[in-house]
Amino acid sequence: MSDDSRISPLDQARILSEALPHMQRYDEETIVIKYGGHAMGSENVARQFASDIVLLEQTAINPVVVHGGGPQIAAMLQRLGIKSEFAAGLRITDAATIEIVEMVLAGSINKQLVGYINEAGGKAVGLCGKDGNMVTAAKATRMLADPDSNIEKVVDLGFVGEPEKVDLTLLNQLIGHELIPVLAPLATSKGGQTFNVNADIFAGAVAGALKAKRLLLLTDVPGVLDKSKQLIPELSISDARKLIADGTISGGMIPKVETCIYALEQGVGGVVIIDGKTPHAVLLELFTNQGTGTLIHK
Ligand SMILES: Nc1ncnc2c1ncn2[C@@H]1O[C@H](COP(=O)(O)OP(=O)(O)O)[C@@H](O)[C@H]1O
Ligand SMILES: CC(=O)N[C@@H](CCC(=O)OP(=O)(O)O)C(=O)O
Repeated sequence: MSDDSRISPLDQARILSEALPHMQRYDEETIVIKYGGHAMGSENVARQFASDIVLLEQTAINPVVVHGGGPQIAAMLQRLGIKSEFAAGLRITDAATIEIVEMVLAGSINKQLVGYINEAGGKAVGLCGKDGNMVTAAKATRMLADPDSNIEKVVDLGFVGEPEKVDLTLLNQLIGHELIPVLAPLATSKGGQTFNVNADIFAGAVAGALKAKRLLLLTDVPGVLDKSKQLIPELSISDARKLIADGTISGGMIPKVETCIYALEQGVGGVVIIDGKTPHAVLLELFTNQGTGTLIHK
């Protein structure tokens, strides 16, 4: 039984009609949607997400999907007996790990999502940042306090990249032509080395370069939570920085919030962190007045 069978035809018509001003606001606009590895846990949710993306395309919005895959990479590394550690929310990536990261992200996850979107009636094109030299990255480093001495030290993250340049030539061939780009967060260095890029950071770089109207980050929590685990519906850039500094925002939420700040500074119209496990999270966010997650603003 579909969800719609429980509402009357008149209510269905009313719901569609109420979505009209939202559809008009986003007409011909580019919206970047980052779909996190945790959010894509169940096949049902992933298929519903895919069908929502096709609906966006049908309403003359230009969706660009960036996917993650952290938990799926972790599962494969564990099967192969390769240990993995994180620093500041980023996976320390050695030579053996980058091979697995590329296989999981650009191979299985990317093609699965492309398949779901195409089965829902879309025309998805699966790529990664290496295709068409789309995303060039430099080696990423982070300063972290040594737990014993509390002195900040540079952590070598291995083959982890920080996007430096986004070349839009390839994306511009797809956007506005009924094709839906689905991007895996891998990049190349100037010297041709493959880099693992955190998917939030990758999505922010792409959204910034495209001057997207909106950036939606779909994760597995309702949004940014405060110290008592309550949702923070709105957060200014300066308050967000304070929450990172005092440890309220930690782990994988750090690159997410930093990405929101970066995207706003690059001119992206609006950025939000929402729960990707909520049914139709994308449609709720874009086509209703009911914002569900954390909106980050200037
Ligand atoms: N203040 C916070 N609010 C919400 N989540 C937080 C916060 N601090 C840390 N987190 C963690 O960040 C996680 C989301 O990041 P991540 O695991 O990388 O998700 P994704 O796979 O969607 O990118 C949450 O599941 C939560 O464990
Ligand atoms: C450098 C780095 O941390 N890269 C990430 C890329 C995948 C990702 O970001 O996936 P989620 O969005 O599901 O977390 C990783 O290796 O897990």
